[in-house]
Amino acid sequence: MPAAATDPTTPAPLVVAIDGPSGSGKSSVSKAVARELGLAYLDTGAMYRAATWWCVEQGVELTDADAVAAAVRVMPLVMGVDPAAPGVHVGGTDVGEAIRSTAITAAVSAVATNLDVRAELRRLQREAIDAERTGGFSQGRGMVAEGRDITTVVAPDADARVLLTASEEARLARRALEVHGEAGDAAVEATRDQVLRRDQDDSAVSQFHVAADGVVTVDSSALDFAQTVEAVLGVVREHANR
Ligand SMILES: Nc1ncnc2c1ncn2[C@@H]1O[C@H](COP(=O)(O)OP(=O)(O)OP(=O)(O)O)[C@@H](O)[C@H]1O
Ligand SMILES: Nc1ccn([C@H]2C[C@H](O)[C@@H](COP(=O)(O)O)O2)c(=O)n1
Repeated sequence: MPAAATDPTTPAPLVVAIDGPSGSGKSSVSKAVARELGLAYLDTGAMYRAATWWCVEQGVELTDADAVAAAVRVMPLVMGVDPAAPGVHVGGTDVGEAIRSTAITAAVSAVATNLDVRAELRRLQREAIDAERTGGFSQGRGMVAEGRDITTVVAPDADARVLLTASEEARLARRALEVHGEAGDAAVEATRDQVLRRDQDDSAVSQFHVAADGVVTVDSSALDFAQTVEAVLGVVREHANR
């Protein structure tokens, strides 16, 4: 029997992996890239944030590694993957705003450095990527997934892999502007824990400051948002012929 014919006009699914430190622009740039390419979008940081929210909600002590891992294994998490409106729901509750609170931001590294939690979320992340290779929101066009270990651990086989970086100064100023509406000295100082301390804690389990082999670094320190999106699209075009 002849092999089933594949439609030559249908492009193969495209998976784009983007990692980087806090405030480098991963979420905003990844969403724009996904929209431009008609792909689904997965914010894996939001999954770690949702896990933290869930544990707090369940009264689980975050220092109890086994209890945290057990709670995360039964977390009823639903991740939206539409880059125009990527919602996050846990047990039917919309937690999109709650997971960005200062309290969750300050606590999330304790959950993200739990290796059993990482194994469970990695499984869910690979499932989400695979679903977009064959159907899902993108109807098989593929996905942009972003976080700290997507290029190296979750999807080292992605078609294009980018490490999005920016200087500490640029990252602190961006976060200060976002959270406090200005980037003066006091606002920058107030964001230091959210950006630099968190990166230091998260570095214990993931390498996101230096590009692994085959991963292309895009340094956005001197680029505006539109230029950064264009630079990432350039990497995708070059590495995945899109
Ligand atoms: N190239 C850029 N130039 C200026 N501002 C930018 C640029 N890229 C992103 N931003 C802004 O910087 C802020 C942080 O971006 P974003 O939330 O996407 O970073 P992130 O890497 O996902 O951070 P985190 O990991 O902490 O969630 C946002 O306000 C975003 O609009
Ligand atoms: N693949 C990932 C994604 C995120 N994390 C950790 C690191 C952060 O502290 C936290 C929240 O991420 P953010 O929303 O700030 O991007 O989750 C990780 O360890 N691995």
